[in-house]
Amino acid sequence: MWRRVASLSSLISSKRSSTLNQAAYSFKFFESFTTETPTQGKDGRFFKGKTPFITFVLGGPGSGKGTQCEKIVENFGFTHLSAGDLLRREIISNTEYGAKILDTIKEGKIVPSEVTVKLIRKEMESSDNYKFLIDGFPRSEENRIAFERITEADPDIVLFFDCPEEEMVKRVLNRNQGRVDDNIDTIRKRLKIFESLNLPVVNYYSKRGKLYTINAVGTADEIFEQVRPVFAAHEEFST
Ligand SMILES: Nc1ncnc2c1ncn2[C@@H]1O[C@H](COP(=O)(O)OP(=O)(O)O)[C@@H](O)[C@H]1O
Ligand SMILES: O=c1ccn([C@@H]2O[C@H](COP(=O)(O)OP(=O)(O)O)[C@@H](O)[C@H]2O)c(=O)[nH]1
Ligand SMILES: [Mg+2]
Repeated sequence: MWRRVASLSSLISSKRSSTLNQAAYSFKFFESFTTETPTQGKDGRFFKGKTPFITFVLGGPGSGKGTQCEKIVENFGFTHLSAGDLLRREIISNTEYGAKILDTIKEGKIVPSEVTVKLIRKEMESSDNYKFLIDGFPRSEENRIAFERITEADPDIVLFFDCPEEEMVKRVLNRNQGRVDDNIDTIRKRLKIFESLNLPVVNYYSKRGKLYTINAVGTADEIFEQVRPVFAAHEEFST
């Protein structure tokens, strides 16, 4: 039986499992990324004269993050940066660290923060937009802290797609995109990591009043009707 994680409040606030050791999971390859340069964060230059508007999109595997991001892009003109897609692009580009990213994704573990943050930052820097959906990141407190340190930016909104495990499993196993991690073994590992490492991030933003929890059960259109008001409240986003 799959446990339901829809009622997450107790889990979110207290869960700190030994899997947290995974946060220390790291390898040297990220050193081959460009060395850190100071960024200007919210001062304007880094984001082409506009204060960036950053939305983190969180939720378990298969909760519908990517699907809803597409709708947010269509309706509110955001640029969608899927951390998973950026990492998969590194694998395809066959760089020396691509193989290590592939192993990490197959294991359902989390790629070292510096790697992911630098990929995200690079996309933000080269974008003409100032409205970003950062999908599937941060996946751990370590990710979150690295993002703050490297970009000097903070999210304005955090969306959390709250979905029962059995529904997430069903969706992932039917995803049919040829992903190496869409199998029952990896999904089980990913759900554990989700609970132990992702949920503390959700809890952090909940405490800071930035979290919008969306019930991720229903049709994609029904779910979007919960998402829409979050952005519609910001008049500047109407396209
Ligand atoms: N509300 C929904 N109901 C049923 N299936 C959905 C829904 N939203 C997304 N899906 C499907 O579930 C799978 C996972 O969705 P996806 O957007 O990739 O989730 P995530 O990015 O959170 O892993 C995809 O095959 C997608 O088409
Ligand atoms: O910030 C991130 C985002 C993704 N991943 C890795 O990429 C996989 C797939 O992530 P994605 O967001 O594409 O999966 P989804 O939740 O959409 O199924 C994760 O399990 C991790 O192994 C990661 O390490 N850091
Ligand atoms: Mg996704």
